[in-house]
Amino acid sequence: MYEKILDRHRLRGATDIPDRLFVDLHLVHDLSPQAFDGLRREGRTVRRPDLTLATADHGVSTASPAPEVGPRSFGSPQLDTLMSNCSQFGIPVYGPGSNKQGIVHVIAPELGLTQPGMVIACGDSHTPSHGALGALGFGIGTSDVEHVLATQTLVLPTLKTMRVTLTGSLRPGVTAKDLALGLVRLFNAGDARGHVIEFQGPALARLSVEDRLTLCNLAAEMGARSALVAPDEVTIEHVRGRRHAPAGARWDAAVEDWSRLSSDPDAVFDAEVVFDADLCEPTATWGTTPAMSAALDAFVPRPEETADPTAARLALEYMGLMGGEPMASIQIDVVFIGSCANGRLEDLRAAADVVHGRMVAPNVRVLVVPGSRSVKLDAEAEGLDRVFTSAGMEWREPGCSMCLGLNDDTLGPGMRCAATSNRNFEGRQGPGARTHLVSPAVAAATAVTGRLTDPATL
Ligand SMILES: CC(C)[C@H](C(=O)O)[C@@H](O)C(=O)O
Ligand code: SF4
Repeated sequence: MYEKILDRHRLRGATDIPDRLFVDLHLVHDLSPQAFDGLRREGRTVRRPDLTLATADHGVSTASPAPEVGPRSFGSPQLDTLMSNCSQFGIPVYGPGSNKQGIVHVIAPELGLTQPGMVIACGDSHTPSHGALGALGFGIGTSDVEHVLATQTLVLPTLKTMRVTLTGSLRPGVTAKDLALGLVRLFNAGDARGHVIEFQGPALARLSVEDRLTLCNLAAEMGARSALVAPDEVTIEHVRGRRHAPAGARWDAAVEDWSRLSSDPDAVFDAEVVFDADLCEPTATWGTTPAMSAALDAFVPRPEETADPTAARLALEYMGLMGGEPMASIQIDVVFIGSCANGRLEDLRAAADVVHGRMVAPNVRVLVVPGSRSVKLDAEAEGLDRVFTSAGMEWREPGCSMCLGLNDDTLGPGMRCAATSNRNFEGRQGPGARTHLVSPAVAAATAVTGRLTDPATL
């Protein structure tokens, strides 16, 4: 499938550089100002503004709606720069207050912009997310962002292919996040580096597109360069009728075309991995990389039991934990439900199911942050906001929020957070802050008890 998509996008005549690809969709967020500075310096324009889309996500405030300060200011230099760059270069942008604004990897699938067979580029490491819909997404650096803006092409290094066959099925109460964290742990040694993973198998077939988005999002943490899921009925039903999805005769032609994208039965991959979904359990991270995780009914590992005792010792020290303590005894201060890993409607429903009729534990602060304005409005139409607020949770405006402390939502030193995001590096949520990655259901159960909790034990 990877090779088929490459073949469709490789520039003919570009014999000097074999993998120079046409980019169908270039997504831009509010942290790419240098790329625009570069264009200005070189006196260049944006080659295909019609295939480029910007949104405000990392730096937006989630405290209150659209803090538009003056006719041209949002009260944040970062957002003001994004808006003025987009207006100077003629790029469509969903800024604060737009009803289509949201996290870049949430809005593109939601608007039907992400479609099977596409090459998508974005200056963001979680761009493999779009593989959930059969699109080849590449996270690129700032100089590549400038290059894509100027040429609508991307020069790709040679990558290897890996098939990850997901056998069995997730047991009730086990989520795509737990599966993804299990795979991140498996790939800790770096086997997925330089690879494009294609997920296949019966357990994969049963996942919704939202679950596949979580899985492909975490492919970045598995070390993979990108991820793919071949389009099937689930994909087609997800794309059908969306704002930018093809319509009428073009729809039928597109579906027919997408059916040719799957890897051939005799396709040969550079690496093959089989992973049994039956073995996955509700999971949380205990350390400072997404690979340092354990089942909630297990114990925080002792450093000497791990593959890298030095790294584990440092991680436990930072996290303020002792090897041997039960995972389910870890007390938390804050719960963050959101991000491009788990900030979609399905995720909020999963959290609301757990929290319904229950109250947040005393002294625990809970932020529920929809991944996009559209997720927010849909959730409100279902009454999910009231489920959260009556339990004592904060219902916020859409954005990256506490996934990454680049806006007002940060944690203080030593504060411990159960987060549905994808990274738990030192200081990510604020200097000295401690992050435990979990699924939305576990996050909600944790909010209720004040310690890491498997919802099945409530
Ligand atoms: C700020 C951005 C470039 C970064 C990324 O590349 O992923 C961020 O989204 C993250 O999740 O760490
Ligand atoms: S939600 Fe988190 S992981 Fe996703 S783009 Fe924003 S900062 Fe990055």
